[in-house]
Amino acid sequence: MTQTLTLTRPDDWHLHLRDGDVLAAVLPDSARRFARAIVMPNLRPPVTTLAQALAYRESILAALPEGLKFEPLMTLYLTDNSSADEIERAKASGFVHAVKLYPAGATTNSDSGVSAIEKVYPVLERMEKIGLPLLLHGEVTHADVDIFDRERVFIDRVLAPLTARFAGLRTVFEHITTREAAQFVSEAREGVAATVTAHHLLMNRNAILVGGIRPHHYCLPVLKRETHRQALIDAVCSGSPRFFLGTDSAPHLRSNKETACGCAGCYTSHAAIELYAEAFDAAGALDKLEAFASFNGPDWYGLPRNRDTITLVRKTVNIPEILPCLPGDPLVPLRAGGTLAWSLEGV
Ligand SMILES: NC(=O)N[C@@H](CC(=O)O)C(=O)O
Ligand SMILES: [Zn+2]
Ligand SMILES: [Zn+2]
Repeated sequence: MTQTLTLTRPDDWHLHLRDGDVLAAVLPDSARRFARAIVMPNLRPPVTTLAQALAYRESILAALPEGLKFEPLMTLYLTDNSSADEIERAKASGFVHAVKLYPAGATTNSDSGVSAIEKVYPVLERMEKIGLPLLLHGEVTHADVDIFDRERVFIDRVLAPLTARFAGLRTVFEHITTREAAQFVSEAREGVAATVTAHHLLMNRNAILVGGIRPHHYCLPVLKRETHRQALIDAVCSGSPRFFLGTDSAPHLRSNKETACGCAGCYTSHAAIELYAEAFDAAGALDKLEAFASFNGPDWYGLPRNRDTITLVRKTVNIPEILPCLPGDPLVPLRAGGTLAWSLEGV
């Protein structure tokens, strides 16, 4: 049995860092594991301009403790009113690596998202031309579509037509959760990829509902049934370069999770690469982890692979019940009070 695993340092291609006190609380967890991350722009207010993205980048770098290195790769939040020229300026800055499309109302802080895809066609055309990737929260929001079907319906109604219409637009289907999504990406045209979270590789929807309701397992897209989890495992272990690591670690204060109407999002940055190792190990595919975590993402984004390494050791470690954040209002990490099968050397 493999006891230690040395990997090229990984990157996180889908991360929520928030701002203010939450940013300061969560950033070290990511920076200890990952060299870089694609930072999601769904702040309040959303990051819609180059100036906002640069200011946000500065605040992330300012929140980084001494001795830790980390490169935030910034994104812009697409709205019905986004300007193609602003997006071109953002790409030219070298600091903005993608544009994120949230269907309006689909998820946390998506109220300013896109209300109808046609509204952003001019911007998508420009992105296609200049080679700036589009990142998608892939769920429809129509009230008549069951929450467990929202990703699958998004493929038929939005993603398939979009990737056909903009045949050169580089597109990431973020945090995929279904067999249909894995299959779509595997068979899609060149330039279409997907991120997969650790929690969607490790849990199915029973984890939200069996034996009591578990708000810390509630995220969007919501966990699906076991056959879908298995399809995601098959996809990431297939060796296809189209699938790469994106934690979608999405911190919310405990008071906003443990309440009558709790926020969507799982906090996983405290143990991100360890959790992925567990998922790949359980599938007998530890040898596929490095490409998924450390090669496929930078290759797809056209960035250099990292040169340093991290080492994981097979050793049971405890996960704290809470991570301090605001006075009296901590974060509750995934698997709080439980254990991890792999630990990161030097942390
Ligand atoms: N994944 C989630 O459940 N929540 C994310 C938003 C998102 O990525 O959809 C968040 O910002 O909290
Ligand atoms: Zn999302
Ligand atoms: Zn997300």
